[in-house]
Amino acid sequence: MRTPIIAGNWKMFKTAAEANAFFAEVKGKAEVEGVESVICGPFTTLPALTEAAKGTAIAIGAQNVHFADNGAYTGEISGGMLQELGVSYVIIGHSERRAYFAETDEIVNQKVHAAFRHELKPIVCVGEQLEEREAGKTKDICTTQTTAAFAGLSAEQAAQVVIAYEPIWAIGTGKSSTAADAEDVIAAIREVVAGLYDQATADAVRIQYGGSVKPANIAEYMSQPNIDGALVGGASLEPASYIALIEGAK
Ligand SMILES: O=C(CO)COP(=O)(O)O
Repeated sequence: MRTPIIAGNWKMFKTAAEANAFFAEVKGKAEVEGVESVICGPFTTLPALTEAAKGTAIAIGAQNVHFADNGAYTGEISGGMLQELGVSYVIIGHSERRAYFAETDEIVNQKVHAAFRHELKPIVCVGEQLEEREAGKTKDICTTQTTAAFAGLSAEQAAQVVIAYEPIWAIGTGKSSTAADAEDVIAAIREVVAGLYDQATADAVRIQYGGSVKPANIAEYMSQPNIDGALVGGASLEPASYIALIEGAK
């Protein structure tokens, strides 16, 4: 059975002091048997978060990683730097990074490999824009992005990848995909993984839905057979809301 995974993506919110205050409030509460709880903070919060998370069941993730292990890449952060802090997960290929920082499918794939070199579990984001959805291209887009992201991974590595299906039109808009629509696309993404590897690998991969998930709708998504959790932006920023999301994923 796949363990449900709820990951908060804080995006560019919270200082280290704010992250500490948040963690103190969720500690012991956002830790529910049978649900994996992950907080993905900005880079500057990660030393505080990884320290605070020691001895808890909450895992810490980054929101990006460079594809190279080191080099003349001013302003970038490598996998080894994250590994040293005790970071467990890293979000790769978020639509905001694809849109504003020109991340291509090929770069996403290189970053996935960088994550594995440093024992970081990738949360790979895929998803279509509104025009693509309206043109009936949702599954094609997700197939292309998923296939590219997994290039060169062994089946053993592939099974550890978390995929986040985030329709771009549903991010931060309050317009969420219906649970049935999200299930349909996520089932198709699982088929893609089965085609690339085998059914056992596809059955092991966890696939989240993301896009305007909140405590009020989390249970509906989680009731779908192929939806294994959520990648949550806005609703992960308040301790009470984050705790409610983890509890709602049971
Ligand atoms: O982009 C997202 C998570 O990565 C979703 O953001 P919201 O939950 O704010 O819509």
